[in-house]
Amino acid sequence: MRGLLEVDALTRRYGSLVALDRIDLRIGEGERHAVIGPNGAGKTTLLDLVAGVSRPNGGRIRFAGRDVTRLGPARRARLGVGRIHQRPAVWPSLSTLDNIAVAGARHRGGYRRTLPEARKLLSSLAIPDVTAARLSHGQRRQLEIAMALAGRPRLLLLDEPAAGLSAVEFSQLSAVLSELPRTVTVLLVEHRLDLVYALADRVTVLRDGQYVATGTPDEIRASSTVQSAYAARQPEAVI
Ligand SMILES: Nc1ncnc2c1ncn2[C@@H]1O[C@H](COP(=O)(O)OP(=O)(O)OP(=O)(O)O)[C@@H](O)[C@H]1O
Repeated sequence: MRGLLEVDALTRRYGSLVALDRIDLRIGEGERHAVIGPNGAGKTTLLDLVAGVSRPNGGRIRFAGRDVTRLGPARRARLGVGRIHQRPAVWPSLSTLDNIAVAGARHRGGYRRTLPEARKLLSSLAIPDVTAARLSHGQRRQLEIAMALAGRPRLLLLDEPAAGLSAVEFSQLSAVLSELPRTVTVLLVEHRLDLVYALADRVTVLRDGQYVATGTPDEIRASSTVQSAYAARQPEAVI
């Protein structure tokens, strides 16, 4: 299968530690693909490599049919790779609306031009238009997603979006993510498996930098290989 994102034999080492060992991944246009695995599996390392903030020791990354392995993060962002970080990155002194408009303008040029779309994005969220410093952690998370969408990404990388959210914030986030248009392809790293299973079309499991399995949520839930990969490292995790 040719995909929007094609990762071949991707390897990242930190000294003698192999954080990611010859990983292959294919993600089709419009797909929601989750990467799960116990702590230290290499999930964030994979997102860093796809975003271009870290360089691989081996392997290749193709995005939209183009080899981007040697491109930096700004070039990849311009090609359509957007990212949500583990800690929401917003401008605290700007209003919610201006955060979205400025983020859009950075990618597409022209604050005024992006303002109508920023208003539309804001109205789709359950957050007020106030100085961003006054938003809760969960509201900032939603804001960061809107900021990424304002750049019209083709691929959205989500790094543990549910981390640290309250129950209410979690259900708001789930709603926002499930309503993302299929023009945006999603690569999600997440420990909350209820979110993963609700959202993902396919799931890839990593453990200690090694590929374990790829399948639908039902296949992954039923896989004894996946169960034992988790049990060895995170016995409390509910697969
Ligand atoms: N900058 C770094 N320097 C050295 N080792 C690193 C670095 N970044 C990650 N590692 C190591 O690489 C391995 C994979 O880390 P990574 O953060 O990708 O795992 P993860 O699956 O995202 O884990 P978690 O679920 O805990 O966030 C871990 O053993 C980690 O300690």
